[in-house]
Amino acid sequence: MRFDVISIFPELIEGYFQAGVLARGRQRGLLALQVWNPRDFSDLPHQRVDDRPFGGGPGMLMMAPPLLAAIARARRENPEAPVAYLSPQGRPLRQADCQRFSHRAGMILLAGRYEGIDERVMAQVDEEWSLGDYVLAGGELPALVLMEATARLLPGFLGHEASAQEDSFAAADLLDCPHYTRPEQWEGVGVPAVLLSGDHARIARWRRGQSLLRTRARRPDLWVRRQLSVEDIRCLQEAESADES
Ligand SMILES: Nc1nonc1C(=O)NC1CCNCC1
Repeated sequence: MRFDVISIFPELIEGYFQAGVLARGRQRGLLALQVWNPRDFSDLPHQRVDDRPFGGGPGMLMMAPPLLAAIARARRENPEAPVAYLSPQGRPLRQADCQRFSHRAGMILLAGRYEGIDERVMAQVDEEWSLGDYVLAGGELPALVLMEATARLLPGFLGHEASAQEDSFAAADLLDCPHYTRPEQWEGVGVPAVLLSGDHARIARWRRGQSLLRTRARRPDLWVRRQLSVEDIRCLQEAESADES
């Protein structure tokens, strides 16, 4: 999968691809990255890319010409890729969206800075995504989050497909269950006996039950949307009775 990112801070994007899963994915040829700096497409002195908003108001805006030229350049290299703009005005990004992105050949990500971008750029934007209802200084972190959450779902990317596909959010918006590893005893606190039982079917039911309990307790917004299966109800009842005992 190829990502083209448009950003005036290419080092923020490149830097994050120097280590971890994104670096390994690129080295293994599962992932390609090209960053385009709008400053390289500015005809103004000092490669200027921002100006004051018409109508007044605080801060500066990114001008359309350099951004549109950078988008056109990226489209030449990644012609099938949709252009996605990261902004608080976009649709909230969810795991299911990243699942869909992971089947694409590529995406062009527009990371804004300043107060925002000239609205005329939106003529070249295919989709708009938000990381959440808060305001960052730039769209680079949202672009990196979208790329990492998508890349880890690519076939062969993590080396253990199961872990990506078994993600709690991959199971349609469930919170993850509790996890334990060695030491088995620590400061008088042990590990749930079921996890030491070797009974994988029972362990799977326990984990799903714990995910359901946690989701119901912590995320009523997710819980209200969940269609409980017969298996869900069984796991939940087992978890509730275990909690009562
Ligand atoms: N939240 C966000 N999800 O995506 N982008 C987000 C964001 O805060 N972008 C900044 C908004 C102000 N201008 C600079 C970029």
